[in-house]
Amino acid sequence: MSTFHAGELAVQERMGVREELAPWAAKVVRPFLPEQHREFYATLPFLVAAARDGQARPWATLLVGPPGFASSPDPRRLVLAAEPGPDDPLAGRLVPGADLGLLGIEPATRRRNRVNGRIASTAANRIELRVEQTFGNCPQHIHERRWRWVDSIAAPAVRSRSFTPAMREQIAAADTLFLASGHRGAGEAASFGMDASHRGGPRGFVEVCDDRRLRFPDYAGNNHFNTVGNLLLDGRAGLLFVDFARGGVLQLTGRVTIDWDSPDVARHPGAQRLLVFELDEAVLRPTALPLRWSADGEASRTLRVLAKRRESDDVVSFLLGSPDGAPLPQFRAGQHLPIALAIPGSRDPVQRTYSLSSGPDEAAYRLSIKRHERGLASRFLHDTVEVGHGLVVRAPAGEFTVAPGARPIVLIGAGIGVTPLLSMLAALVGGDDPRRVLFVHAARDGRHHPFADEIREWARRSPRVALHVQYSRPRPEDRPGVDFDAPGRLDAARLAALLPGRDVDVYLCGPLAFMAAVQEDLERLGVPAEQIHHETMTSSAEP
Ligand SMILES: NC(=O)C1=CN([C@@H]2O[C@H](COP(=O)(O)OP(=O)(O)OC[C@H]3O[C@@H](n4cnc5c(N)ncnc54)[C@H](OP(=O)(O)O)[C@@H]3O)[C@@H](O)[C@H]2O)C=CC1
Repeated sequence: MSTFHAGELAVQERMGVREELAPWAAKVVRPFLPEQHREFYATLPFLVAAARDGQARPWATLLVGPPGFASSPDPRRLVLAAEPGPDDPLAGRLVPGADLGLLGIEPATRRRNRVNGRIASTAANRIELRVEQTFGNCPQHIHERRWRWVDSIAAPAVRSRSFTPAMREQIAAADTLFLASGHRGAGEAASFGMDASHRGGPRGFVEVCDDRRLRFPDYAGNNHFNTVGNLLLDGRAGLLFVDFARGGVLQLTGRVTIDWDSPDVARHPGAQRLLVFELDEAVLRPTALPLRWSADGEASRTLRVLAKRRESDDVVSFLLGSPDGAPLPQFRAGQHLPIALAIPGSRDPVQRTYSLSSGPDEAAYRLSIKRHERGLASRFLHDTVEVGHGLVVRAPAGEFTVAPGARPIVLIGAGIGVTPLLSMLAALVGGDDPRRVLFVHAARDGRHHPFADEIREWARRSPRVALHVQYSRPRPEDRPGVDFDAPGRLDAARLAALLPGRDVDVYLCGPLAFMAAVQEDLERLGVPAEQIHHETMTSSAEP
């Protein structure tokens, strides 16, 4: 059975990602909570919840509690010691059998996870969810914030059929919103039910059109299109705006129409469509939450481009350092750097996250960017950003890092997906880690083979490193045994011959279809699934 319902598949088809996504999604969308997600939920002080009221209208809300209030007694269940407050439109609606979509999000590290299912049972201040679908999300557009607990007295709720001035003000100031949507077709499928999702953009990315309508750009995410797929089949939606500084929430329910290609879409560079929301009812609950968040302004700083270097036909590297020469904060190999680009013609800074390709001990950060013909940010970086320019960055983040251990390490990258693995290689070899490393790089040909000399140099320097280069489409002038080791795509037979054993820790990065195929092959060869790690930041959709 497909991981996705008809609406999601239709949008994937429209965006041309359906085929690439299918094998990968079958691996990452799971009917249970993996161990690391169970631990993640237990650290959070709030979850975003999506459910329907008595008139089947979707609403999004926050369920809050001290960290640990969400716990997972086993991989199929998530238990929340929480319930919606009395003024919440979902009060009394989270009952056994109801669809519930949850989003766990940690703005400080930009990690997030989604879990959907049906409520199995409830008691006072207790909701038990039976898990049907879970998956991680990509970290683009999450604004960093840190939270703290406060004693809070909720001000009275305001209900309205149109936006009040206070509501307009809160919407206009938002850089984040949460969206509740859902679809339940005939029969039973894990893809049915409610979804809670996150949308972010520059402050003011949501435009109030009149006293009942607003709209906002929708950017590429993980290409699953759960939300847009739901909206295609059922336009009813709930929106949630959180007043992070004051702990207030504004909840809206209404209908969304999708503007795929009007000239308005083009006014938002990088946006794939606009979502236009028409209000049915709004509930403003000032100071409803016992949480306050502060924006982490510390994390934003300007770095200077120290050098710009061509790595291959379509990849350029930028070395970044602090303008005063002060050392940069350490990062862990495999992490990425969020940057904000002031691109002429874009009203607001364009946000991107790129893997750091330098080793963590190097004096400068290095970003290595592949140019995409239609890529707003990559074209700007290639064509306009030069030595001496400043780039606004935030702190490096990400969980795709080498775990400590004794097992041999296998790094497998395709194309520009090699960037985080290059950083890992530098850390492992430069840092005198005793583990053996197999480094496999799949590239198209010699003109699309960034870092060839650099990787060879690491392998030459350390007898613990073995290197294999695979060219899928070598040119006549590419020399077998010198430029590359084997022609064609990486396959199971090749992997079997290369692996130093089955008990290895593997780190994978590249196109989704590549990762799905390699993961499948590795599992078939006996590498335990929990020892295969991957990164799924899809820059291809929004380069
Ligand atoms: N931190 C992260 O998460 C990062 C992720 N990335 C991702 O890495 C990807 C790299 O893309 P790009 O450089 O354009 O890659 P390419 O399209 O150039 O492909 C690189 C190589 O992988 C091969 N390949 C592609 N699909 C398969 C498959 N299913 N099985 C076996 N081999 C395959 C290609 O073979 P062929 O020529 O036959 O197509 C080619 O040899 C991007 O999607 C990007 O999003 C990149 C950087 C960082």
